[in-house]
Amino acid sequence: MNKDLIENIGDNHISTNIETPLLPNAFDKSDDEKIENIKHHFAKIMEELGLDLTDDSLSGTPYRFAKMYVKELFYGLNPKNKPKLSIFENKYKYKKMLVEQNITIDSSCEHHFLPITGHAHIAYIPKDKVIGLSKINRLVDYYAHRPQVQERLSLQILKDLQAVLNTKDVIVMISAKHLCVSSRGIKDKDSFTTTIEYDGEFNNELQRNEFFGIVNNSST
Ligand SMILES: Nc1nc2c(ncn2[C@@H]2O[C@H](COP(=O)(O)OP(=O)(O)OP(=O)(O)O)[C@@H](O)[C@H]2O)c(=O)[nH]1
Ligand SMILES: [Zn+2]
Repeated sequence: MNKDLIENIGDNHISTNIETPLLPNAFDKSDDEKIENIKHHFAKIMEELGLDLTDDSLSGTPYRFAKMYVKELFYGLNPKNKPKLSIFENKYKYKKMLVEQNITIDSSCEHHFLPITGHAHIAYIPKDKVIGLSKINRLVDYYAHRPQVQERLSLQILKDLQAVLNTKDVIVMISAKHLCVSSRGIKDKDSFTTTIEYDGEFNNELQRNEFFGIVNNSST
């Protein structure tokens, strides 16, 4: 464990903040400016590793890397990219659980910047509002495309859905493999991580078990 982590725990710097830690000026620069700066820094990293950037296969890598970070892997850092969530009136008075399952998780671990891949399963019990199904997948994709820890990813999704759906009755389960565990360090190829966050009706074990039953038994 690194020294900063031990010191943070020792100093009781534990808060309930689920926001991704961002600098106040995080979005002062345009995407193009960020790409230009990251390209420059990544070229330096490659050179430090001893790579010859005049090679025709390597010369475009700093730009490719920078564009991938800003526009693809970490597009979810910038609130301007947050998906618009279509919310509809629950005219049909559907009051039972709705489950959106096998949602692809493509994320990156904030400690090593290596992939986290797996699936999310999400359910809610509607009150007066329902959400367009694809918007659940889009919200997951947005929060996943940040440097993340799985616990915070689960909570960010949960809190947003609770807010837009005006209900506490939401459950978010994520099972994912962390390449920082499987491909470096301990190199455990088989283990994966499951997080479960919920509130409202899902505090009831019967309700949770109904959700787990659907997630474990259904396919399309
Ligand atoms: N809680 C949590 N930890 C994570 C997540 N992703 C990666 N980690 C862990 O973050 C920890 C970082 O610990 P350090 O000791 O600073 O890093 P390290 O020396 O690279 O640790 P090893 O992976 O054990 O080699 C590691 O134990 C990772 O497995 C996550 O989503 N949640
Ligand atoms: Zn990691």
